[in-house]
Amino acid sequence: MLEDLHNPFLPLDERTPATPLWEAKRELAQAVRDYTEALMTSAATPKQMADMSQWLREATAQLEQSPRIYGRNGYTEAGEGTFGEVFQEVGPLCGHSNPIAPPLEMWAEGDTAYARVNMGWRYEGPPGCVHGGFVAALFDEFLGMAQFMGGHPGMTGTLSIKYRRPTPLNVPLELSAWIERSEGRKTFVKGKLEANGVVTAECEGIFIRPTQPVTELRDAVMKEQPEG
Ligand SMILES: CCCCCCCCCCCCCC(=O)SCCNC(=O)CCNC(=O)[C@H](O)C(C)(C)COP(=O)(O)OP(=O)(O)OC[C@H]1O[C@@H](n2cnc3c(N)ncnc32)[C@H](O)[C@@H]1OP(=O)(O)O
Repeated sequence: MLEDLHNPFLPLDERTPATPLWEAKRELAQAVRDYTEALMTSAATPKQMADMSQWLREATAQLEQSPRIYGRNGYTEAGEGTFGEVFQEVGPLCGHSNPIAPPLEMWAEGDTAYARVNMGWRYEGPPGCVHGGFVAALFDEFLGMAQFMGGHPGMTGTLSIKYRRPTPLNVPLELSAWIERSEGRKTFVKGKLEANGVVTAECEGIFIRPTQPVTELRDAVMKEQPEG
């Protein structure tokens, strides 16, 4: 059951894309990442920027005209991997095929989960430092993965973060997390974020196992939305 859901901690060299679609998407996503990172620091002329906007719009139109698959469930239904394999590709922080993901690289040793990431200029909050919202997002996704080690994963109920020091951009960041305890449907997970050996933030997450299967979440959420 858990394997079907997700194994986020496969060794890095075993984490090959599940299908050729993901292999191609990973490469394209990295190209988009590099492009947006270059855009953040570029002082090209307005004419160069206008030409690039035009060229990008044309590339976007090509993608829009291709066959489309929407969302995590859509990809699994289309045979593009298990729930876990698809999450590994599309996760907004860890997804190799998602250009907004830095991406976060995760692994586990014993009862502790580890991750490494480098946050570039796209994530700047205070000058030279990672935006606090992205620090929270890193913790949410990473602690969300660490709770899988307990075997009863759930949705984030509460995330409490202590921002101890500014987190620098453009340096390797190290995250670690472990399960403190479980109570009924709740899993309590703790984690920390370090830069150059200094703890910059600590987090405690309470994850609550929903009563319905996670694969039914999309339909349940859609039903809750008002008509119109
Ligand atoms: C199988 C599932 C796998 C999921 C995998 C996801 C994979 C992706 C991972 C991605 C990673 C990214 C992750 C994301 O981005 S997850 C996205 C962000 N999170 C959400 O959208 C969650 C939205 N909230 C909900 O869906 C419900 O409120 C949940 C499911 C959380 C609880 O609603 P439910 O109706 O089920 O709860 P209950 O009333 O029966 O209470 C049950 C127990 O829980 C306690 N409690 C309740 N609420 C909270 C709270 N907020 N903090 C602390 N504790 C809370 C409560 O006191 C009670 O305790 P006790 O009295 O028994 O001691």
